[in-house]
Amino acid sequence: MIDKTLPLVDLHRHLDGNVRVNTIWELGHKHGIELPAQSLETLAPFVQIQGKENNLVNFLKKLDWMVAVLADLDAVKRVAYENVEDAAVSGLDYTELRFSPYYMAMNHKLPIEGVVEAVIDGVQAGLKQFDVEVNLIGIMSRSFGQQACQQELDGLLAHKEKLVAMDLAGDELGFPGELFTDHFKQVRDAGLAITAHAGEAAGAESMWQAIQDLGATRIGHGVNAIHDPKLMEYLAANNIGIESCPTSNLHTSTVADYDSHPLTKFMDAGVCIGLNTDDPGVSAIDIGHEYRVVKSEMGLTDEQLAQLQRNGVEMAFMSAASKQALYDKVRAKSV
Ligand SMILES: O=c1[nH]cnc2c1ncn2[C@@H]1O[C@H](CO)[C@@H](O)[C@H]1O
Ligand SMILES: [Zn+2]
Repeated sequence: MIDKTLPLVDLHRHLDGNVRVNTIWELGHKHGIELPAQSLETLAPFVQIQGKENNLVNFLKKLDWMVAVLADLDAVKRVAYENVEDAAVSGLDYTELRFSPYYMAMNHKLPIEGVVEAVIDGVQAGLKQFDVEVNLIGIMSRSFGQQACQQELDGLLAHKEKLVAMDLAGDELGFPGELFTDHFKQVRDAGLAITAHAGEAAGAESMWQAIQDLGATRIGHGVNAIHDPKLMEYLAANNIGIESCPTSNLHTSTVADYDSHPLTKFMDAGVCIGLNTDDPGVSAIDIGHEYRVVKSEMGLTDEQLAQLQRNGVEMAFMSAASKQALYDKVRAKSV
C-alpha cells in the first residue's frame, strides 16, 4: 500500500489539532482545569469526531479542549514534543507541523512569542529522540479577526528563521481572505512561503483570492476548485499544490462521503495533490489511514498511491537538494 522505497510525508498537520486525549486528561488534572468528562473514555467524544460534524466551524470546536489545557509553556512544549513522536510512530519520514500560537496562548494568556519558542523547543527536543524530519508552518487563525492575526504574525515573524511558511486557518466563510491581504504582504516581505486554507468551506473564488492576492503557492483542502474548470487548469499549469485531507473533509461535511471526494479528478487534471491528515487527534486517524481509505473507498491503484507519495515530496517546503536527500535516505533504508 505505502511504497517503502518512497518518502512518506504529511504536509498538512495541525500540531494543536493533535493533542492526545491522555495528555488533555493529564494536563487538565495537573493544572486544575475543569474537563467536560470524568474519565478518559468519556472525554474522547468531546475532542474526537464521532461520525461527522455538520460544518467546519462545529468541527473546529473539537480543538478547543486541546488548547484549553495549555496552562503554561511546559504544556506547550510537551504537546510539540509528542507531535514529533506521533509523526515518527505513524511512519512519517518528513512532516510540516503547523500551529496557531494565538489560539494556543489565548485561554491562559500565555505570551504569544513564548508559545512560538516553546513549540520550537519541544519540536527540537523531539527531533533528538525520534527519526523524522520536521519543518514548521505558522498559522494565523482568521476566526479571531485581523488584530489578533497581526499579534500572531508578529510573534511568529520574530522567529521566522525557524519557520518555512505561513498559513491562514479557521472560519473561512466568516473571515474571508480579503481581510488578511496586508498580513500576507508582511509574510512575503519576510521571505516565507505561503499556504492557505481555501476552497474548503467557501468556493473556488476563495482559492483565486488566496493565490492571486495572498500569494499562496499551495492550498489546504481546495476541494471546491472542482467546480471551476479554469481554476483546475490554472492549478495544473502553475504547479499550485493541493494539500488534500479526505477524512477531514468528511468530518467537516465538506464532502458527503469518500466516494464523492474529488481527489482523482485533481489527479486526472494534472494537479499536484498530496494526502495529509489535517487534525489527526481530532479525526483519530494517522497518515496510513488516509492511504488505506483512498485505496479501499476511492479505488486508487498502487501506482496512483505512489504518485500521491511523490507529489507530497514535490510540494514540500524544502529545497530541491533536501528533497533528493530525503529520497536517497528512504531508499537506502528500504533495501
Ligand atoms: O480543517 C481545518 N480548516 C480550517 N481551519 C482549521 C482546520 N483544522 C484546524 N484549523 C484551525 O487551525 C488552527 C489551529 O492550528 C485553529 O484556528 C483551528 O480552528
Ligand atoms: Zn487544516
